[in-house]
Amino acid sequence: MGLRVQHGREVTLSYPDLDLPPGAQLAVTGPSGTGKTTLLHTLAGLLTPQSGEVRLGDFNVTAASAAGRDLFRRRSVGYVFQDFHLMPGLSALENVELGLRVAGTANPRALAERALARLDLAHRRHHRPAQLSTGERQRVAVARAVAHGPALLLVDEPTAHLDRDRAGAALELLQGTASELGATLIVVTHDPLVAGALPQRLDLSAGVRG
Ligand SMILES: Nc1ncnc2c1ncn2[C@@H]1O[C@H](COP(=O)(O)OP(=O)(O)OP(=O)(O)O)[C@@H](O)[C@H]1O
Repeated sequence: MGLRVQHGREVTLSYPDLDLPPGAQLAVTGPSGTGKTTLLHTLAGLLTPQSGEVRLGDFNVTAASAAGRDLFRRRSVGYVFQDFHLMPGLSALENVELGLRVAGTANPRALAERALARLDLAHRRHHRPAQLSTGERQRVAVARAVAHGPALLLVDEPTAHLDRDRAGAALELLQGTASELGATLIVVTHDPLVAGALPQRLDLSAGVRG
């Protein structure tokens, strides 16, 4: 609510108020530089707004301590980066497991196995990112983002590297996985296919500067 985020002295972004019920699916659209990624980072508690607040259920992300925000991110948020951010030296399984270990989640191996199986990657779990196709790497990134059962799934440009068929499949995967988890899904996208398929849209085209 009343969310304003500042990057240094030059850039201030003021977002429209947004109130989503649990399980909502929202596309965030707008030209390059309008503040889409900044919004995702703020929702994830990675950036602190100058004013306004982010809440997830009863939890006030903005008012929480740094440690509280850390815990919130590890427990409640799944983030799929545009370039996936997989560790090149680790297998698919180890990549998914690492996040769970860092978060102190019980049974990280079993949960990582289950997430990869859910995304049809069980047979590729011992491969490293460079041995996987782009679509498979993306599925590993999604598996890592959802393995701990987050309430909020944030995804940056999920179809940027995919052809049309694969883009459709990636979108179905994200929507299906979020529905299964009951998670709220927020997707930043330039892609009309993605924007048109999600039931809600926040269009930042009009600009949020100032
Ligand atoms: N760390 C930073 N320091 C200073 N300015 C920044 C920083 N990060 C982003 N900005 C500026 O904030 C504005 C919004 O950036 P943001 O990355 O959120 O836009 P975007 O809509 O996601 O863009 P794109 O579609 O190109 O990824 C841009 O003008 C950008 O230059």
